Amino acid sequence: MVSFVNRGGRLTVGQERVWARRWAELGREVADLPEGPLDATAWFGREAPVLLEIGSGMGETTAQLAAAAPELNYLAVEVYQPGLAQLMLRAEAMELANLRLLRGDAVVLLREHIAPGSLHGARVYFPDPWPKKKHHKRRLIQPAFVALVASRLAPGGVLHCATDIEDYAEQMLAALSGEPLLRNLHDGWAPRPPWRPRTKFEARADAEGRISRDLLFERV
Ligand SMILES: C[S@@+](CC[C@H](N)C(=O)[O-])C[C@H]1O[C@@H](n2cnc3c(N)ncnc32)[C@H](O)[C@@H]1O
Repeated sequence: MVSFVNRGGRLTVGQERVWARRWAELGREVADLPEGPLDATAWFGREAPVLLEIGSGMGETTAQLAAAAPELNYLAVEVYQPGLAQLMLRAEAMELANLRLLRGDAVVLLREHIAPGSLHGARVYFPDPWPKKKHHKRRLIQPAFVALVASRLAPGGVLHCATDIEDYAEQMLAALSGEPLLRNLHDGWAPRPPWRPRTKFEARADAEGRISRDLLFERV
């Protein structure tokens, strides 16, 4: 069971051009990665703490957070090609040197290509809500996924999740609280970190009266 639908999605002319221009340098297909852990140091051309953002969507948040943390090697994994192309356009415009993109399933990436105990942090912002009850099992944040992410974090590494869907927030809190490798940095929800960019989706959720919840858990 995967947490996404393959939307396919046509690229705009600008997205097609940036794909041709930059993907070979900035991106990799998860399915084409050589067996074993990804060599981030070689790919980024420097040794630095690695942060993984899962499901970067159109890259609005990703580009801003990568720009705000030039000391990190920032990895984004996403299945949606137009989103990755849009993120490359942003990376180019902002001249980001610390961002690399992976196209494919984050579960496969984490399981097969991220070494245990190696990540400085992981972020999952506004994962697909799968609102129908019969689809809840497709939601990304489930105990097995949380256990996998936690195992890839270095001690002290932080998993940061956010959602504007109330029952998903509850599900996240239960899954993260139930993971023995993680410790909640707050009592329940975290206060909204001022450094997490407010996207137009979050602004719309606010306008429609949905509260966005942040969860910050540390690897023990
Ligand atoms: C609702 S969007 C949110 C995007 C972005 N984080 C934001 O806050 O605007 C969720 C994204 O997660 C991606 N996604 C879902 N499951 C995934 C998986 N297993 N691996 C990689 N990306 C995934 C989807 O393609 C989608 O673009």
